[in-house]
Amino acid sequence: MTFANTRATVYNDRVVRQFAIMTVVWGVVGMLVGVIIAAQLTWPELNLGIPWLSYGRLRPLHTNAVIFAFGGCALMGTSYYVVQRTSQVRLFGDKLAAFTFWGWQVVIVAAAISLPLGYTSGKEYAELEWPIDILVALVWVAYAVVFFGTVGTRRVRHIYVANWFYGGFILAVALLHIVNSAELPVGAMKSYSAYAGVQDAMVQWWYGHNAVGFFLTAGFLGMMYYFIPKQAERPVYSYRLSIVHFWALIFTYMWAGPHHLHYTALPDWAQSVGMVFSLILLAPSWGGMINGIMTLSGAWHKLRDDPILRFLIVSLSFYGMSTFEGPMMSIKTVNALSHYTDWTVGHVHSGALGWVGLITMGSMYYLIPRLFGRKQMYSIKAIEVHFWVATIGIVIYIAAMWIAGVMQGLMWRAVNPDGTLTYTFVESVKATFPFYLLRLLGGLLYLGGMIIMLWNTVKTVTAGRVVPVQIPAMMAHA
Ligand code: HEM
Ligand code: HEM
Ligand SMILES: [Cu+2]
Repeated sequence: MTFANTRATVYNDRVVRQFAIMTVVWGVVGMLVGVIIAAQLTWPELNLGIPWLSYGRLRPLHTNAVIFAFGGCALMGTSYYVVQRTSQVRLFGDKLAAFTFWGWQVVIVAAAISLPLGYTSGKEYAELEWPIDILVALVWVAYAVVFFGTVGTRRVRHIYVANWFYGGFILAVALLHIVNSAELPVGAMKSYSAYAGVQDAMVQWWYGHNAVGFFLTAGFLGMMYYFIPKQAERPVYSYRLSIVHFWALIFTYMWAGPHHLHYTALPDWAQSVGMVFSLILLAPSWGGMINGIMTLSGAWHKLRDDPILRFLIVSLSFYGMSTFEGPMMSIKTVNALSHYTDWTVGHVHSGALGWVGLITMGSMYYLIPRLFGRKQMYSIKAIEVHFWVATIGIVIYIAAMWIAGVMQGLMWRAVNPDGTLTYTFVESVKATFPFYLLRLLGGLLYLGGMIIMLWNTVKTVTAGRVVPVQIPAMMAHA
C-alpha cells in the first residue's frame, strides 16, 4: 500500500543531479585554469602584468577548483546517490541536503573571487581565508548530518563498504579542516595561523597529506566500491578484503604526513616515522586496487566494448602507479632528488588525472543517464573518444614531468671537481622548456576530453526526462 511518489517513497535525486552537473562544469573550469598556468610556466609573458591573472594567484585557483569544486561535487553527489541506494531510504533532510549543495557552490565562487584578488592564508590546499573557512565547516557539518542521518535511518541492516569509505572521508576531512584552519583573524580577510614554526609546518602537512588520503583517495574508493561492481555487474571480488582495506588504509595514512618535510627542521625521528608509514601504505593501497580490478574476474571481455568500465579500471591502474611511486618518493634518499622538482608534479597528476579524474568520469557516465531518465549517455562513441584523449593526455603529461624532474634533480646536484656547481638554476629552467610544452599538450588533450564530456552531458540532459525513482519495497531478508 504505497502512495506513488509521495516524498518518502522516492529517492532524493534532485541534489545528486545538481552535484553531477556541477562536477562536469567545475571540471572544465578547473582544468582550463590548469592549462592556463601550464602555458604561463612555458611562456611567462602570459602573466600579462596583471596581478589577478598572475601565476601565483591562478595556481591555488586551479588546485582549489579541481580538488574541492570538481572533486568535491563528485564526492558529495555520488555519496548521496550511493548512500540512498545501499540504505534503501530517502536522503535524510531535504532542506539540509539543498543547503550542502548551495553552500558548497557559494564556497567555490568565494574561492574563485578571493584567490585571484590575492587573499590567501598561505597554506597549500587550505588557502581560503577565515570567513570562507567557517562556511566550509558549516557546510561540512551539514553534509555529515545528511550522510550519517541517512545511514542511521537505513532499512537494511548491513552498512555497505562504500559507505564506510565515504563516512571515513567525511569525518577525517572535518577533523583536518578544523585543526589546520585554527587561526587568529586580524581583519576581514586576513588571519594568522594558531601554530608557529615547525609545528605549523607539521600540522599543515598532516593536513595536506591526509587531504590526499581522505579527500582524493578514501572518498573515491567509496566510488570504486559502488560503481565498479555496478558497471561490471559482478560482486566485489573479496568483501573481507574490502574491510581490511578500509581499516588498514585509514590507520596508515594518518602517520605518513612528514614525508612532505624531509630534510627540514622537523626532527629526524618524525621524518623517519613518515617514511616508514609511507612504505607500509603501499600494502593497503595495492590491496584496494587489486580488489577493484579483480572484481572484473570472469568479466574481462566487458572491457573490450564498455568504455565506462575502461575509465573505471584504468583509473585503478593509475592509482596503483601513483601509490607505488609515492612510497618510493618518501624514501629520504629518493626524496633528496625528487623534492622541489617536477617529478612531484608528475606524481600529483598521475594520481589526480589518472585516478581521481578517470574514476569520476566513469562514475558520472554511469550516473548521469540514470539521473535523467535515460538508459545511457547520448553518445557512447563520445565516451570512447574521451577515454582515449584523456589517457593519452595523462601519459604525455606525466612522462614529460618525470623526465623533467629527474633532469632538474640531477642538474641541481651536479658539481665540478673543484666543488662548484656545474649548472646555474636558470640553465635547468631553460632545459625544462620542451617538457613544459609537452605538459601543455597533455593538459590540452585532457581538457579536450572534459569538454567532450560536457557536450555529451548537455545532450543527455536535454534529451532526458526526470523520473522519480521509487524506493524498493522492503526486502524479506533485509
Ligand atoms: C601510498 C600512497 C602515496 C604516498 C606514500 C605518497 C607520497 C608522496 C610523497 C613522498 C610526495 C612528495 C613530497 C615532497 O617531496 O614534497 C607526495 C606528493 C604529493 N602527492 Fe603523493 N603519495 C601517495 C599517493 C598519492 C595519490 C594517490 C595522490 C593523488 C590522488 C597523491 C597526491 C600528492 C600530492 C597532491 C602531492 C604534492 C603535495 C605538495 O607538495 O603540494 N599522492 N606524495
Ligand atoms: C587539464 C588538466 C590539468 C593541467 C594542465 C594541470 C596543470 C597544472 C600545473 C601547471 C600545475 C602547477 C605545477 C607547478 O607548480 O609547477 C598544477 C598543480 C596542481 N594540480 Fe593540476 N592540472 C590539471 C588537472 C588537475 C586535476 C584534475 C587535479 C586534481 C584532481 C589537479 C591537481 C593539482 C594539484 C594538487 C597541484 C599542486 C601540485 C603540487 O603542489 O605539487 N590538476 N596543475
Ligand atoms: Cu603525502
